[in-house]
Amino acid sequence: MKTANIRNFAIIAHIDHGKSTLADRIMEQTETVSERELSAQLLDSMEVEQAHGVTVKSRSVRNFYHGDDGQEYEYNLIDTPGHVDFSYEVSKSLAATDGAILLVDATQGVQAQTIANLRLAVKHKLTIIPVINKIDSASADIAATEAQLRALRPEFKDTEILKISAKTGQNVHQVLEAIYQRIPAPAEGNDQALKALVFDSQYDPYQGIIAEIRLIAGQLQAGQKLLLMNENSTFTAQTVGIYRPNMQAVKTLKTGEVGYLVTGLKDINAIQVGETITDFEHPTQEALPNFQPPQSMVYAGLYPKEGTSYEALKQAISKLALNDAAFHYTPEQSEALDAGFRCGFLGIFHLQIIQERLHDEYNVEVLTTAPNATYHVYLKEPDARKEYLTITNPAKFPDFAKIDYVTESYVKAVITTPNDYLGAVMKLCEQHFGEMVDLDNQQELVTLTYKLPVSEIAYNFFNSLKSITHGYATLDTEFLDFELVDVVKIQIQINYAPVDALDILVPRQNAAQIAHKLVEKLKYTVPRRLYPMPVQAIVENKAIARVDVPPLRKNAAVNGEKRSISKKQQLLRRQSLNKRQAARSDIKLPQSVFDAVLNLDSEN
Ligand SMILES: Nc1nc2c(ncn2[C@@H]2O[C@H](COP(=O)(O)OP(=O)(O)OP(=O)(O)O)[C@@H](O)[C@H]2O)c(=O)[nH]1
Repeated sequence: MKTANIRNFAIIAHIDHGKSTLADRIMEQTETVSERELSAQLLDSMEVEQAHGVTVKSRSVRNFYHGDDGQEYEYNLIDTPGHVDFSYEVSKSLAATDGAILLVDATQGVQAQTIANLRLAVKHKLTIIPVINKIDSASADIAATEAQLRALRPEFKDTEILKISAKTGQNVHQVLEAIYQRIPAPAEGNDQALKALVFDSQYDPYQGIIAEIRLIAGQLQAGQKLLLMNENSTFTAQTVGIYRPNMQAVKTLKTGEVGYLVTGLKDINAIQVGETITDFEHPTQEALPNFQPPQSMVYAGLYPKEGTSYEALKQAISKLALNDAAFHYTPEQSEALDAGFRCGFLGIFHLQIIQERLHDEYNVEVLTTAPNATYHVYLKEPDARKEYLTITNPAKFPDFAKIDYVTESYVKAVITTPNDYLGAVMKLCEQHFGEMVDLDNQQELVTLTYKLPVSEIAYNFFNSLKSITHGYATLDTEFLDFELVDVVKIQIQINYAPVDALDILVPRQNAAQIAHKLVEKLKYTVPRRLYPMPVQAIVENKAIARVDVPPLRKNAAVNGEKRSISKKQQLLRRQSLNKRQAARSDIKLPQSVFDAVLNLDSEN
């Protein structure tokens, strides 16, 4: 196919606005798949996923379209994977496209995610085709949706906005025509040195890393010796191919095309998303600008639960990290939980998704400690080599006597919400020490910009935001800077033994209140013993809250029991011996104990 006849595009939309239905219709009308195959194929891929325990889903689909102008076009429809909250995932795919179909449901109009995705597409300088969907529905309000779209982006002209039904197929032909008419073809470059962008990758136990690539220049064939420009390592291309939507090997991938490359590389860290691949013999001069992997916002410890080995967790985590460039990990050791990993996430929701994926895809059960933000700790007597310590694990927070001051990461949070919830959203941000930077009112939707400390949004902020706006708000965060904060560490001792995995860092002004709540919660979640166990919250060497976890059995030594004095003394001696032995905390802490820390915020 001539480069001039290739088009690479994505479909972006708010949830349920019809993205999958339109993708299906496009595949059907271009005869990539038959109607019958559409459903059969979905089932197939799920079976494969189950069998291999890896995500084997097509990221891009190549379709051939016969335009009304008499020419044949190659349409590479690139899936925008990932949950709506992971704009980074969408961003990766958009980097491989030249245009986007912005789909809006006529029964709902412009929604928060429509705006968020449009913003991303504009950022990537993509040509945008605005499309109003579900015009067949009785409750469709086409005129109002059109007005909203134009208010959102005055550049959209009346005639540009297409009105379709992805369900019935009405006017989908107009979309297919608009793709080659409006979206630019990739730049020519078949005679240039190979330059390919890796925009996603997956791991196959037999074939190693399979990279999803877009060729910016040059050509690529199986057997070619390749160079990873960032990693500065070489390998030989095993197979190259395209998704139709199943994997189909091809002889050559050409400039502008999108496809897959089987690398045979078994080291899961060998290729990062954003990598530039070139020919080893005839390399291109300059690598593509690297993707900035998003900064981890929150950190939490992941430890193997009973029945899961450390090795199994390590394997699973490293494979997941390959598939999710926003997920970072380093090994760590906890006194209470033994060997595990300190992991960095984009937010608490990302953490939940990782936990679920570990369970679903790798059959690994993990115990997750309460998440925390990143702190820079400046010491009174600083190390000559390091200006400050970077703390991502509260257990490593230095002794308060040594600390000069502490700074914490702040983010710019852009929240888009329907107008009705404006008051509630502002209140929520203020409760979390937010400082308003901007407020932009666009008809029924408002975009608010706040400066917020990461620790404040690390816990339940997003859930609270979703719940007060009935799921309609979106949250986009961007790292700003580190700012001075007054935080203290709450250490928890169970039966006089410190449990490092429960350490948390909190604002000094909230420390007493949080400490009390925490020990109260622990009272009911720490597994009971035969004797009462004190649970204490220690701040700067002082116990500021304490409860006793009630014993499993009645304390035989208390008054009222019909026992001789010597029997009671004997019991007391035994109990105190038990206590002393238990002080080297051998208590197996269940997830509910860590959740107690996690859920503290929800009752504020
Ligand atoms: N009436 C009508 N319903 C439609 C149309 N397009 C999609 N739908 C329905 O809308 C619902 C959501 O469609 P999907 O294609 O799954 O939407 P999506 O955007 O892919 O949703 P997510 O994958 O959850 O983000 C489904 O029940 C579709 O049948 C349309 O043109 N008309």
